[in-house]
Amino acid sequence: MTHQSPQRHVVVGVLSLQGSFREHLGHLDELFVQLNSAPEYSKYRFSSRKVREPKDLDGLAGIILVGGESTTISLLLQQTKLLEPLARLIQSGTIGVWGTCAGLILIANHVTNTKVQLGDRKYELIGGLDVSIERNSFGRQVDSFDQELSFPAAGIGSFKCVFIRAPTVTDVIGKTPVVGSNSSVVAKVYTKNEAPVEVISRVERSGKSMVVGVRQGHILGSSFHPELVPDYRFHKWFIDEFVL
Ligand SMILES: NC(=O)CC[C@H](N)C(=O)O
Repeated sequence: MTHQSPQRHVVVGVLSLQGSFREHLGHLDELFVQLNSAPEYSKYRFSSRKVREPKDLDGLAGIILVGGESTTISLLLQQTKLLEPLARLIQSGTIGVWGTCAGLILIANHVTNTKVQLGDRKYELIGGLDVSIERNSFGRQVDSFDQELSFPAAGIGSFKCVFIRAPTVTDVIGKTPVVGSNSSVVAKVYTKNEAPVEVISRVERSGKSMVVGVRQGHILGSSFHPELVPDYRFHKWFIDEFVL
């Protein structure tokens, strides 16, 4: 008689309040069809889940914070009461986290070039990455562009990166705590991320080298949108490197 060991159910959440969540879910679902029938992943059964309220966080192995409009997503996180449990979970280091574009902005511990007040609410961040992020670093919507970049750390040779009103990483936060101002906000830190911040990609623009990809331990951040191109390599790297 053969004994099959039970499969581990790996659930990856996608924050689905606003923005490009359908595209991320589409990429994950197509990738998971492949992984769920691949012999080398036979220990696992993968599925995705829309995250819209606190109970959707239960049992996640990973989560993607999508691109869109970070101020709107921040307001919706506050309205749905997701902000604090999501921030605690993301900062806890117990799940793999990937923020793309607006998602990268929201998981930073310091954001500049921003509104701080959104009507009668504040612009609140999820936090987790010890970096300063500048919003809209390349200008307005019309200044959006795409560019092939390579990611040696991910083993990805050339990938079409789409930048839409994209942010960049302008600084790593050192030992001195950053403070907010009338054009910057800081996240509430529940758990300190002790891993080093590593740069995984840069883009050259107007003679400047701008950081558009970073990782800090269990957290990955990218300024661009891998969910908008028909290429699953970035999603697969996230699963292999951050979720499993
Ligand atoms: N494509 C995007 O996610 C743009 C992000 C947007 N500029 C923001 O600040 O929220």
